[in-house]
Amino acid sequence: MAEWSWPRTLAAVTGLAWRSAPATVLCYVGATLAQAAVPIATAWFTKALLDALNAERGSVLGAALGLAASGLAAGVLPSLSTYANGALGRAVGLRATDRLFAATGKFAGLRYFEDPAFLDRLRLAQQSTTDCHGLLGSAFDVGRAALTVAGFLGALALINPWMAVIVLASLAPALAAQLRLARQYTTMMWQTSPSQRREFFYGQLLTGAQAAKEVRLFGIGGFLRGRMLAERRGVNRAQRRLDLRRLATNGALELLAALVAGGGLVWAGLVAREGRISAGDVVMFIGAVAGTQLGLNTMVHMIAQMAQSLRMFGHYLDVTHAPPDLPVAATARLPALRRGIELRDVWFRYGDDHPWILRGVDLFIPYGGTVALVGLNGAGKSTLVKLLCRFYDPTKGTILWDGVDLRHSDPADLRARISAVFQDHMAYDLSAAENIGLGHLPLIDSGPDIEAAARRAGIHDALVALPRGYRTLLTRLFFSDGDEDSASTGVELSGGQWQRIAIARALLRDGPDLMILDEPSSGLDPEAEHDIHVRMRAGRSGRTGLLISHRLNTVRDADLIVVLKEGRVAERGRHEDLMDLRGPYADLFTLQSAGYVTEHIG
Ligand SMILES: Nc1ncnc2c1ncn2[C@@H]1O[C@H](COP(=O)(O)OP(=O)(O)OP(=O)(O)O)[C@@H](O)[C@H]1O
Repeated sequence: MAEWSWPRTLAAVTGLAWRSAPATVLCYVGATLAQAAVPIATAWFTKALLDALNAERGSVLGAALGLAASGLAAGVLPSLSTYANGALGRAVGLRATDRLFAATGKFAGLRYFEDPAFLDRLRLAQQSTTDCHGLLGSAFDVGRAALTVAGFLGALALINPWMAVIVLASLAPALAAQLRLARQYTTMMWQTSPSQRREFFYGQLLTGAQAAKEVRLFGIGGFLRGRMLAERRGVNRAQRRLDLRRLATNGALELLAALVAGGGLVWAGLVAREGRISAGDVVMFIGAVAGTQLGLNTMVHMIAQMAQSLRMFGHYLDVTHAPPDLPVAATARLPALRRGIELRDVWFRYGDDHPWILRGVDLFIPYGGTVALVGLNGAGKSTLVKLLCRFYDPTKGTILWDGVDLRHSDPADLRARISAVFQDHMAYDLSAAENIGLGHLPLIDSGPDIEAAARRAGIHDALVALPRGYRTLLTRLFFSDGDEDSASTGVELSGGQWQRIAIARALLRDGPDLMILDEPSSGLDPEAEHDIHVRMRAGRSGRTGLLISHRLNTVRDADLIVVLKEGRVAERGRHEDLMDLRGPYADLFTLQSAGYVTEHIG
C-alpha cells in the first residue's frame, strides 16, 4: 500500500476535522493559542512584580493583576481545550467511521475481505478513527509548545544567548530518540495486529452463541482460552519490550535536561552574586530554562506522538484510497436477460499462488431454463456462483450476459438482476420481517409483500405464531425496545426455519433475471425439501435458474444437469441422458438412491 507523507496525512486529518466540526476546530485553535501565551505572561508578570517590589521599575498593582489574570487563564483554558478536544474527537470519529465504512462498502467484490493483510489494515484503520483527532491535538500542542518555547528562548537569549543555544541543541538527540520510538511503536502495532485479531477471534468463540455447543461438547473452552491468552501474552511481550526502551530513552533524556538546567543555574547564581543581573532576572532565567525545556520536551513528545498517529492514520488512508478490487468501468449497461448466460473457457484461482479452482469451464445457461450444478465437495460450484455474481472476475476466459462481458458491467447493475440463496446464507439478529425485507430494501416496510414471500417459502405459519409475529426479534442477543423484562423478546429459529427465511428473502426480489440457489434445502427434512422444491419450481417457472444441490433427486427435473469435477465439466445432459451414460452422475445418483432404499428398508 501507499506510503503517506506527513504533510499529506496531516492535510487529510485537518480536512476531515474541518469538514466535521469547523466551529469546534476554531474554538480549539483559539484555546490552544491562548494557552501558549499563558506561561510567558506569567513569567513576565512575575519578573515585573519582583522588580516593582524592589522598586526598580513598574507598578506592583499592574503586575499583580496581570499575574492574577494569567492564573485565571491557566485554570480555565485547559478545561475549555479539553472540552473542545472531546467534541472534536466525537465529530471526527463519526465522520471518519462513516467514510471508512463507505469505502469498504464500495469494494464490489470479495477479494479484500478474504485477504488477511487487508483485514489487519482495516482493524488498524478502524482504531485510528477513534483517535485521529488526537493527531490534530498533537499538531496544535506542537504549535503551542513552539510559541511558548520561542517566548522563553527570547527571554533566555536576552539574559544569556549561549544558554539559549545549549538548551535548543539538547533538543536534537531527544527528537531523534522519540521519533525512533514512535516508528518502533507503529511497527510493533502492525506486527502484533494478526495476534490481536486472533485474540478477538478466540474471544468471540468463547462467548458467542454459535460456537457455544461445540465448545462445551468437545470441552475445548480451556484450550481456546489458552490460545487466546497466548496471543495476548505475545502482544504484551512486544509492548513490554517497547515500554522498556521508552523508559531507558526517557531516563537518558531527563538526565541530559537536568545537566543543562543545573549548569545554567550555577551560572545564574554566580553572576547574580557579582551583581551583573537582578534577582528578577534570576527568577526569569530559572523560569525561562524550565519553560524552554518543558516546552521542547512537550514538542518532542508531541512530534513523536504525531509520527505515531500519522503512520496509524496512513492505514485509514490506505483503506479509504484503496483501488477498486474489481474494475468498475461500466461501459455497457446490462440488458434484461433474453438469450442466456455463457461461460466461455472460464479459468479461476483465488490468487497467483493458489491452485486452479475452475479449469476451462464452458457452460450455457439459457434464458428461462434451469441448470443444475452437481459435483463433489470442493469441485468449484460455489466459486462459479461467485463469478456469476461478479464477486470475482475470471482469471482467464469470459462470462457473457446476453453477449455482454460481465467485466464491462457495473456489479450493482448485475446484482439488481439476480437473486440468490447462498450456501452460507445469513441469519441477521433482526426481526423476522426485517430478515426477509433485507432481500429487497424498497419492500422492507411492506408487510403484504414480506408475508407473500414468507408464504412462498413456507415459513409464514411459523412466523405468525411467534410472540410478536413478524416483529419478533430472531435473536437472543438483543432486546426489543422497552422490552427488557419480557421473556418473549427474542426467539431462536431452527436451522431449517432459517433456511426458509433465506429463501423468502431471495423470493422477495420480484422477478429477478437469474435465480441462484446454492444448496437451498440442505437443512430441510425430506418432506420439507420436497415441499420447498415444488414451491421454488413454481417460483422459477419461466425464469432462468441455477441450482446447486448434493441431493440429486432435487435436480433431476432440471433442463440441464452439469457435473463439475475438479474444476472441469465432466458431464452434461438431462437426467435420463446422464443415467444412460453410466458416468459419475449415474454412479452418484445410484449410490444416493440405494442409500434411500436401504434407509427405508432399514
Ligand atoms: N476464498 C477462498 N480462498 C481460497 N480458496 C478458496 C476460497 N473459497 C473456496 N476456496 C477453495 O476453492 C475450492 C472450491 O470451493 P467451492 O466452495 O467452490 O466448492 P464447492 O464445489 O461449492 O464445494 P461444496 O460442495 O463443499 O460446497 C475449494 O478447494 C476451496 O478450498
